[in-house]
Amino acid sequence: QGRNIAILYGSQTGTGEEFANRLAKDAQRYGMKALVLDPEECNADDLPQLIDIPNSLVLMCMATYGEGDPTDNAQDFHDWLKQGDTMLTGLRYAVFGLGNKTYEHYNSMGKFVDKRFEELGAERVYELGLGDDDTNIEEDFVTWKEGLWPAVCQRFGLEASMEDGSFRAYSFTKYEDGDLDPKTIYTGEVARLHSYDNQRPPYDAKNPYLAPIQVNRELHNGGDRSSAPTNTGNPLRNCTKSGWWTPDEPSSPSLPTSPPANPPSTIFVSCCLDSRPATTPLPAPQGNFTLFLLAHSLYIHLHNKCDIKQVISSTNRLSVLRIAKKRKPVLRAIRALEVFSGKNSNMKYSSGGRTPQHITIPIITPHILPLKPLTSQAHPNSIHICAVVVKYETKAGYTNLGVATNWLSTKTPGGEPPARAPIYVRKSQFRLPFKVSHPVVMIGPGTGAPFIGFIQDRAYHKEAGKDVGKTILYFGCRKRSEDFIYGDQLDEWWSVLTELNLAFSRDGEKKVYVQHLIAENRDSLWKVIEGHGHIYVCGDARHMARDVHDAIVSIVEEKAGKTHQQAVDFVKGLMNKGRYSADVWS
Ligand SMILES: Cc1cc2nc3c(=O)[nH]c(=O)nc-3n(C[C@H](O)[C@H](O)[C@H](O)COP(=O)(O)O)c2cc1C
Repeated sequence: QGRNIAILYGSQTGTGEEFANRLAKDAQRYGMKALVLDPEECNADDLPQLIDIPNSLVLMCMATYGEGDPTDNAQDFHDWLKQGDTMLTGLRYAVFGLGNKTYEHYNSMGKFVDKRFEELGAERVYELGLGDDDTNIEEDFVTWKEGLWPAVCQRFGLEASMEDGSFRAYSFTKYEDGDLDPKTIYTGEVARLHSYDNQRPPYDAKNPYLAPIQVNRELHNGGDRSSAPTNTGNPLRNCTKSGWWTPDEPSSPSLPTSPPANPPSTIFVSCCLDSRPATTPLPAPQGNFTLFLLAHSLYIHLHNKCDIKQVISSTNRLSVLRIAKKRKPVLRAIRALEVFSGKNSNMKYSSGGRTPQHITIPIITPHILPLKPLTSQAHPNSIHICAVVVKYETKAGYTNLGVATNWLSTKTPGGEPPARAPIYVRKSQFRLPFKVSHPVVMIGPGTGAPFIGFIQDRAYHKEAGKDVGKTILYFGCRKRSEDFIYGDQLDEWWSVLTELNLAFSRDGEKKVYVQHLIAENRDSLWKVIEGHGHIYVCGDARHMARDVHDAIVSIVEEKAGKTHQQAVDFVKGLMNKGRYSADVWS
């Protein structure tokens, strides 16, 4: 196809994919043509053939998940690199890793791919970039690519062309309801026109299933995170959706971008004015969808002063202005977005009552990132989401509402048509041991996330007469009377729970957290570790997961008579064997 750069991405929630697309756009500026590829959809054995293309280059944006694992779409590519011995001699490459420093296996996938390509004889044209989602991954990426392109140009003897290929021009026309045939109008579908009315499997992030909502329940009982209407705190809710999935599907569902609740009465049509071929094989509806959403939100923002949650980075803001043909309306739109997102508290925005009819849309679209999916627990015939509804005041005095949790919180079961949530299911690495007889220790303060599903699974096997191993739960919250969620279901669980250890951090004089209980129960925990036990930790990565890890290392030190380093290595060994799993976030 006349392209010389292949850009592979390993991405779960879209950041890596977006970075790959941006690199493809950059390439045009240097007279090169890139193709963005999902490794799942290509054959890695073809990689060495790229060497035959003049000035060929492989760029990779690889995210890390779980315990240093690749993303689902890069799993096979990872295995191919790990096991394979296909030489990549002469192939030029550079890697940008996406990760988060609060995880123990920081950017493992990016590091692995970078190292492995070198081992297989490929030539690194630019140093490995490490993006840290805990601080500012956008800045990390921009800094990396600012160094990458000069290095690539130097290697290929190229100069930057004057053409700015990173942006596209679109026309943008507003229609009133009735002007266009409704059958031709996207109303928020991600990929296929009317896919929400006419549901067709297979379901995935771009074609989610609209699951009917059966229950929406407040789990907190008072406290400053109650959902009482007069309270501005964060209510905790549990939404159950049911009757939608076949039991043989894998177990971790996600909630993707939701369709707009009500079809808009104002319709925008965007047309690409550019004759250049697209750098990415995105189907047109995807673009329209983004444009539609953006246009719709801009319209609402500028006139109704609704809220938007996206933040525009300073680097992007500059490029937006640099290429904007109509500076004023664009500047106004950006200011509006910034003010509403609380990013720039000094700016005040007034639309002056005018309609921004001719905003050059594409200069803004790249900066509106897609919503990230929410994850939840799965149960054979229903999906449960347990979430704190996110709501807080920004420094500029605006109220920011978490998109997905606030959307969910308003969904009441029943109704005609019934309230539905768009979902899809993907495989999780965080799984119970294959043998139900093996003991498990679950440590999950806060929402206790997937453990409800784990306990239900153990109870199911017990009822079926199987020899279920010890099932131990460590749960922590603030106060028994307020946020001891699922406390009322204990009776149901006792049939399978061997031990329930509760840490209430604000009930007594002394703050008690799960790691304290773990330290107290060192004898019984060590027995579990010795007896093929599996440990699962779920929740806050920054503090809890580290403290729990340290508490377990101390137990190993004391009980097995090891030095600190030996105990750390022992716990690492458990992790490698899949006997210590963490599903943690920050
Ligand atoms: C559940 C979860 C697990 C993660 N595990 C790791 C990890 O082990 N190491 C790491 O460096 N980053 C980890 N991250 C951070 C992601 O790699 C990072 O947010 C990245 O930007 C996601 O890219 P994507 O949007 O392309 O999927 C994790 C993130 C989540 C949500």
